[in-house]
Amino acid sequence: MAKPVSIEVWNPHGKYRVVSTKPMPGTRWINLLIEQDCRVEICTQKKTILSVEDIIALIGDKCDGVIGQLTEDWGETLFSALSRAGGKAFSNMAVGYNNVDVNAATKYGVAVGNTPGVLTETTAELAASLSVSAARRIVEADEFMRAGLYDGWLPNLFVGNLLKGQTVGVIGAGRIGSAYARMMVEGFKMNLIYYDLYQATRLEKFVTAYAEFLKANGEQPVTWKRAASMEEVLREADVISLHPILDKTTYHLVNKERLAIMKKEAVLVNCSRGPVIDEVALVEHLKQNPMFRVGLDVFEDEPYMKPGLADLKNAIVVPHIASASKWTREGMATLAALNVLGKIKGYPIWSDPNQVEPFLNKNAPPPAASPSIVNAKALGLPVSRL
Ligand SMILES: NC(=O)c1ccc[n+]([C@@H]2O[C@H](COP(=O)([O-])OP(=O)(O)OC[C@H]3O[C@@H](n4cnc5c(N)ncnc54)[C@H](O)[C@@H]3O)[C@@H](O)[C@H]2O)c1
Ligand SMILES: O=C(O)[C@H](O)CO
Repeated sequence: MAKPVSIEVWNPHGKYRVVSTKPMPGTRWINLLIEQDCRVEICTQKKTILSVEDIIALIGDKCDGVIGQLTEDWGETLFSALSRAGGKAFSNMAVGYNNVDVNAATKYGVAVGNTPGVLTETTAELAASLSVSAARRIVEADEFMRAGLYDGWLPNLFVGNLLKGQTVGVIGAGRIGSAYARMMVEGFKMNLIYYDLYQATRLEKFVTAYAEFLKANGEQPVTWKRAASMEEVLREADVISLHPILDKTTYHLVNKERLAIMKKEAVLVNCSRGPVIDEVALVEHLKQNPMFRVGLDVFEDEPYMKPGLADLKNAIVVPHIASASKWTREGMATLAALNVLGKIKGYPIWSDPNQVEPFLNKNAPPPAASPSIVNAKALGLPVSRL
């Protein structure tokens, strides 16, 4: 399309023009921008994924900042267009920013925001849900029931895997991976093995303390181990959940060779980014190993699935909804708006992007800072002392 036809405008006489490429949940983010003299334009075009051309049309001749989505290709073309329009800030409404060329943004002096912290537990909860659903075959059983096939209890009906006492493997034990690990260890009394480039000290301390608690109560204590390689996790774990960022080092991290070393009845969950798994190899592996199960929130060619995946009973597939709780999505919108606002107003950068609660308190004005700007250092932006 030449120009998006459908735009909702708030506070038309505002001094700063901020564009959101999508309607976002809640109204707090809009109000916070309006209170600071922003004219807010929201693209309401009925098109799920906007093209680069669509977004150039939205940016127009004068635009101070844009709130965008992970489905959009924020590279050289868009950052040069934003810079020409006088724009200083862009924020993804997401923690992941593999759709953004941060170097290009930095070259044009544009700050790039993301939304960490507010989605950690929500995303970990979905990974835990997929783990349990796959291990206990919940979706298969639901389909069976609705199809009217249930004609009485049977000893062999939908037998799955018990989680208690098994080993959960986490690849990428950052914010979300660690939250997921805690849920599985504490909730299901699973042992933990994890692989990350960095030591997850707080997670290790948590599992150690929980093991002591169990022991003191006369129960079998859980164990933990930091693996020296990803292969060690794949070989030893019964349930494996992927939580790394997507970059060159994690593209096709799970491939044909690595699938082959996993247990035949393992559960694999992906709530990170689709290309972390070689999905063609996964489809083949699922066909060859009917007791191997997956729970997928993300896909290599999103929104599409690789041929054959949708037909497999040992795959649970959901449409990238891991962060989809009301509180989280409203919080993500707020953080994205405040990232953009902070740069427009010349505020400093919040010192700890993992501690974003002060920005989410609806009963108090947010701190005068941008919650999370990933190229703050490269742009030489000052850090808040608040
Ligand atoms: N499905 C969803 O809706 C959804 C929601 C939120 C986040 N995500 C994805 O999850 C990712 C992680 O989010 P987070 O907040 O936990 O980020 P984070 O930065 O706290 O954690 C990522 C971890 O991955 C580790 N890592 C990086 N490269 C690695 C490698 N090669 N091998 C092993 N570990 C590696 C990092 O050291 C870090 O600990 C995001 O970047 C995003 O892509 C998806
Ligand atoms: O990276 C993210 O934040 C997700 O994929 C959407 O919540």
